[in-house]
Amino acid sequence: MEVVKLRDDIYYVGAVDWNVRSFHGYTTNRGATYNAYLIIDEKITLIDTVKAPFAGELLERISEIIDPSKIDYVVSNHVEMDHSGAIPAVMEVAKNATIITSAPSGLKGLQAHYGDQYKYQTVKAGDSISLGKRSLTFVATPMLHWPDNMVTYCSEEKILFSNDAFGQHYASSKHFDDEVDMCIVMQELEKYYANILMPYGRQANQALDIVEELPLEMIAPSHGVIIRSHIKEILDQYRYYCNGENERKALVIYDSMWHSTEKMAMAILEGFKRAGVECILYDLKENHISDIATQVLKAEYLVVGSPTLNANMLPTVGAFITYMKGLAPKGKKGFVFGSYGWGPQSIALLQKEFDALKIETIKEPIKINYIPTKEQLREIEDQVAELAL
Ligand SMILES: Cc1cc2nc3c(=O)[nH]c(=O)nc-3n(C[C@H](O)[C@H](O)[C@H](O)COP(=O)(O)O)c2cc1C
Repeated sequence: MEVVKLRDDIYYVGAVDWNVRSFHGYTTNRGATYNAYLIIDEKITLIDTVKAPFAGELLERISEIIDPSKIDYVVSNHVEMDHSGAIPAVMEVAKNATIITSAPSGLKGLQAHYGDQYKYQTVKAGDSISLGKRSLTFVATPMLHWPDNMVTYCSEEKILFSNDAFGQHYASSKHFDDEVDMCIVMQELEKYYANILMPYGRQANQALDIVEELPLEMIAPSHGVIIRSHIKEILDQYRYYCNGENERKALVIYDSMWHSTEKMAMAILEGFKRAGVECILYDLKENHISDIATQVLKAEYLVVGSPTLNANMLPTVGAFITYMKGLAPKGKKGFVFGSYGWGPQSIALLQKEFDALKIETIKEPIKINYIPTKEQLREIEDQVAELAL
């Protein structure tokens, strides 16, 4: 097996999940990696593990470097199973290892997943442990994106083992940012932030304040490539996301049974175009909510439409709204629309959800009884084109 070195005595020992296309419901069109890192020092230390089915790959990679039974510390930066799933397999071999985790949430989480059978050592923000020539310092990053999250900094090597922060779901045979297409890395970084970290912009900003002060030569996340040549770009991009800045862009998101709501969506799109605003149209039958979420991160305008089905909105639109309620995008403006037959309940329900999402309403809802006429479509287009955008 290929041995991937970050530095002398520091190795990548993770696993590549080439074929995963749904990661707890998030579409991973480029696969994923579960990164773990091995530090050989007086204390042999494994930083994070991998998803359980990949435990064999992890142990094989470690075995290329050292006998895994010699591991002294397993640092668990985050309890979620894509990082901790192989802890039982590692501990089965490394019987004397101590698991280092955050207090109290990391410990509680690991006990809830794996019981009390292991030796745990808890650490708090700012605590350090010595490995011999090197030391590890722990930086608490609560709610990025679970309460237990922390990142681990090695000051002697200027490496930040950042766990989910700065991650990208991107399977590659290469392991460093300067060996792959950075456009892809940035796209996947954005999708990851949008779908996993969007609700936690405030906490991400606080964490960035700390991370930006650290002398850094490498950011080694738990997903995707290791950043060594684009550190400033990645940090700046994260700052941009956490500040919730919007671009002059509109998303028209809808579903439609018999195309009436779709015709309205097209007219709205034309209106935005005439107003000089970039606009993207998403039929929820054809587009995954995790892909739309990536665009929601930076779009100023959200416009959502649904016809009425049995006094409700279409389930696809309901699912999108539910997802948005969790991600809680900030500072958005927009309006709702849809076609109906005898009672426009979907539109009233959508407006209620927009209010709950604190999306600033810039226009009264647009409702059309059954099929919109050419004149009605022209009027919708004109109304949108004339909005003060
Ligand atoms: C199964 C079904 C249930 C419907 N339920 C309602 C309803 O409860 N209230 C209503 O006003 N219209 C209802 N409609 C009518 C649609 O809302 C109407 O046909 C609308 O124009 C469809 O828009 P679309 O072409 O965008 O799908 C229903 C239509 C279908 C097919």
